[in-house]
Amino acid sequence: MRVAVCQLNSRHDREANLAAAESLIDRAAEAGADLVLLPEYVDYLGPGAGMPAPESVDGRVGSFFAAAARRRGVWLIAGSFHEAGPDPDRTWNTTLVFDRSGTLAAAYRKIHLYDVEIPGRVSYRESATVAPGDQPVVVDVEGLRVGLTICYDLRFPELYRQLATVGGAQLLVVPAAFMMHTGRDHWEVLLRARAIENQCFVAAAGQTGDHEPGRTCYGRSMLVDPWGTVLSQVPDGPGLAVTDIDLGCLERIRVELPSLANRRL
Ligand SMILES: NC(=O)CC(=O)C(=O)O
Repeated sequence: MRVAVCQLNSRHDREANLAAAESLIDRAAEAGADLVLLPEYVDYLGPGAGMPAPESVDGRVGSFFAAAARRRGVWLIAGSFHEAGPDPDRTWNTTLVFDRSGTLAAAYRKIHLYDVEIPGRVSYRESATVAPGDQPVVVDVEGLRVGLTICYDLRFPELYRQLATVGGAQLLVVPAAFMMHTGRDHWEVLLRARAIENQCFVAAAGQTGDHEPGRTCYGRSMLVDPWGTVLSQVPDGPGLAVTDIDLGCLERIRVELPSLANRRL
C-alpha cells in the first residue's frame, strides 16, 4: 500500500483550498499512491465570520472529494471539514474516507477538542464552535485497518490504544492543524510515541504556515513506522511525501517485541 501525506496552507477561500488539495491529490496519484491523506480543515481555515455555511457529508466539500477519489482511482482520507450537525451554533470537525470509486466508506468526528490557554502564545476554545464526536472509527482499506483521529486527539493515547487493540488498526492517521508553538516541541514526539506504543504505522498530514486570524501551523507532515522511525517527511510549505507501507515490518515487530500482547491492563 503506497500512502501519500499531503501538507497544505488552507486559508479563507474555500474554492482555492479545494483546488490546492486537488492538485496534491493529482500529484499523489501520479506518484502511484493508493491512499491519500489531507490535513485538518482542508475546506477552510480562516476567520469565523467568513466561513461558508457548514454542510452535510454530501454537500460541496464531500461531493468534491468523492469526485476527486473517483477520478484518480485512489482511497482518499479527506482531512477534515466543517460538518453541519444538530447544534445550530456548533459544527462537527469531520474526516471523510472515500474509496476508489468515490463511495463514502467512513466518517469520523473529532472527539477531543482543543481548549487551551497558554498566555501570550495560544488562546483557543474549539468547543465554542465545534461539537465533539463520541465514536472511535476504524475503516478497512483493501485489507489494511486504518484508525481515524484528528489533531488534538494525538494527545490522548487511550484513543489510539483502543483503535489498535479493539479496532485492530495497523495504520493510524492524523490529519492536523497543529500550532507552531506546541508543534515544534510535541508533534514528532507524540507521533512517534503513538507509533511505538501501538506498534502501528502513523501517517500525519498537517496544515503549514500562516492562517488568518494570527494562527501559524507547524506542518512537518510525516509517515512513521511501528518502530518509531520517520520514513518520510514533507519540508516546510505545501507539498507531499509518498511512502510504501510494508505490513511485514509491522508483523515482525509485533512478534519480536510483543508489547501489545504483553499488556496487563
Ligand atoms: N490544533 C490542535 O487541535 C492541537 C494542537 O495544536 C496541539 O495539541 O498542540
